[in-house]
Amino acid sequence: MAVYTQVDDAELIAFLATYDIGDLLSCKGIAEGVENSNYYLHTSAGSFILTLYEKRVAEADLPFFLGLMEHLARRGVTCPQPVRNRAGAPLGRLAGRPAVIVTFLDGYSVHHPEVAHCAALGETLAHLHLATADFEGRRANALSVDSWRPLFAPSAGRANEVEIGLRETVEAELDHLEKNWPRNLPSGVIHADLFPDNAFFLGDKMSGVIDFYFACNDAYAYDLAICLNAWCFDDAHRFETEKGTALLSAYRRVRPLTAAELDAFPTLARGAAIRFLLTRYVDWLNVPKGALVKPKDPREYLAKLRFHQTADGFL
Ligand SMILES: Nc1ncnc2c1ncn2[C@@H]1O[C@H](COP(=O)(O)OP(=O)(O)OP(=O)(O)O)[C@@H](O)[C@H]1O
Ligand SMILES: N[C@@H](CCO)C(=O)O
Repeated sequence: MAVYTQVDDAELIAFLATYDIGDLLSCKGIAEGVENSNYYLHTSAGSFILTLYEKRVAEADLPFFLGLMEHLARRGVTCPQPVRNRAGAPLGRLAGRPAVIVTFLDGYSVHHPEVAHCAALGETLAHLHLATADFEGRRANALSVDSWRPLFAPSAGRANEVEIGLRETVEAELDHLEKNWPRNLPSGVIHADLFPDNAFFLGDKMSGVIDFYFACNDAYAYDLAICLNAWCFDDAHRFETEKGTALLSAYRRVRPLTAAELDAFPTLARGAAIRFLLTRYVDWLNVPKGALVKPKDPREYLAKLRFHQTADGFL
């Protein structure tokens, strides 16, 4: 369960009194997620999500994330909307952390996406990219190629605790990616973490997108590569071609890929694999005392990286 920060009842009631969303009926910690502390909030006015921002979210970036969610909703991409307090501000403080209440989104995430889900995702991702073209906020990707080596270096000496040979694999891959990373691809605001748990469905239809707290300006095709890795492998971490093809075809019907994006795609897929391998690796070794969280396995992304290192024309 991702609850790093416990909220005291009296403090929560006082916090809620600064909003116009009725009285507290219940507040329960949420079992999913690894990044922030999330609570289901039920008040006499309805259902909401309360998020307390933790480790990787810089408070200065919150106006970008919250503004993006409002912008996307205006452009027809369904996502949670920040609730403003009586003073008109979307951002408050609770239990010593920046805190936001957002609207509750109906739908469920699929743990084992099928081909149809991958196609629906591709279409939604392309719409999301087009919808952000006129969003004025900007945020550099703090987890792109230049950040990977400094992220790994402090704990590189412990890599054998996760898998023998991991350190050598990561360092050789970083050498490769730093030399070959594509720099001038079509770019704009990307979600950057659109895993199955951040996509909601009602039947085969995608009903909404959540968790914009890694959104940033970067190559659109990198976002697609992140999704390919997260959606198109089976439980044994084997690539599933039909799902990959469905994802890319559906995306390309809405936003065609350029020749440069197609050429760069294998490199982007390797980068997308190492980015999640590294954050999972760091989290695996550093679970905060008392936190209710189940860290995600970095070896899943090592397997996906190895696939991309050897795959030749996999789509
Ligand atoms: N607006 C919402 N409406 C309904 N449920 C939500 C909403 N926001 C979050 N949830 C629920 O809370 C869970 C955790 O939220 P979220 O993915 O934002 O947390 P996180 O710690 O940032 O996760 P991640 O590990 O994906 O980064 C989601 O999987 C979902 O079940
Ligand atoms: N989606 C990420 C965790 C949240 O950022 C992962 O699976 O590693």
